[in-house]
Amino acid sequence: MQLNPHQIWRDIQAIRSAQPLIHNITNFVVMNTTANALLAIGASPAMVHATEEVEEFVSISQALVVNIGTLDANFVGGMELAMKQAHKLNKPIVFDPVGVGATSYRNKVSTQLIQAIPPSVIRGNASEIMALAGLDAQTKGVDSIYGSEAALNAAYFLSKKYNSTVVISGATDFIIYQDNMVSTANGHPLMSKVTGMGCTATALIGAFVAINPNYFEAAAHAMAVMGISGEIAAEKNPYPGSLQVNFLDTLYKLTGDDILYRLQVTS
Ligand SMILES: Nc1ncnc2c1ncn2[C@@H]1O[C@H](COP(=O)(O)OP(=O)(O)O)[C@@H](O)[C@H]1O
Ligand SMILES: Cc1ncsc1CCOP(=O)(O)O
Ligand SMILES: [Mg+2]
Repeated sequence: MQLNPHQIWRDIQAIRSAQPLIHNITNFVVMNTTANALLAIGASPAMVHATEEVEEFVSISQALVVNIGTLDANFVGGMELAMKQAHKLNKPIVFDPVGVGATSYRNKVSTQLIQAIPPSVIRGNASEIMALAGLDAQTKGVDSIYGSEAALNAAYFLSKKYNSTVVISGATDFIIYQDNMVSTANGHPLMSKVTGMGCTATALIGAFVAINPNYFEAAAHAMAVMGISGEIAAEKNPYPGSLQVNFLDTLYKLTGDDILYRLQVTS
């Protein structure tokens, strides 16, 4: 696949016009952050995890985002029900294996969830993608200790095993489906100094898969938008607190020219 800036812009316009409802089962750290990012790109977020209501909520949503960041048994119950319902109704599912590799509980739950219902897209950092593939990878809690290149083989393996698009984020973002790969080099190192940037990437993928049924392309478009918005925001004011605010403002007013002039495709 060739990344085309005009098609990225087309997807942004589609999100802004359709305002798809994105159902998020996500962690307590980033609920506010990712809801605001989804609003800024033009989507309509809701954070809903109770077992009593997730199935009904999936039915009215255009995509489901499942993020295991602050996992407990209640969350797991909601995730299982929501993923089953999304699968039944043919709605896209995006999965974020936050902190996989850090504890056996995270490893076990993630594998059970994606084996039962393979997600449309899996997005994690290198440590998470390697651990999810079953490698004995090191991690520092929710942060990776490897560059994204280190997880390439693991991502190809996962993509084939689950027929999912797999995204490895980092200084270079790799988007992989089966034997196909695209990579982008946008973004800024300061993004890793703000909590929830990876979760935000995952949530934005949710908005793109809601309006683009080519999930490989949609995930690549979301990562390009994430990186371009992050670097514009970091250039405005290179401090973490400002980055959070400027990132939202940049997403909100991102233009076709921003994409055209800044997109850095590396393969
Ligand atoms: N060194 C870097 N240079 C450029 N962009 C980066 C860098 N580190 C992370 N990013 C960007 O920050 C976002 C979050 O990625 P990452 O930090 O890998 O996720 P996580 O928070 O899950 O560990 C992605 O959009 C990624 O491209
Ligand atoms: C700090 C933290 N602890 C549990 S979830 C979470 C947020 C992680 O977000 P991200 O992976 O996007 O930095
Ligand atoms: Mg993460």
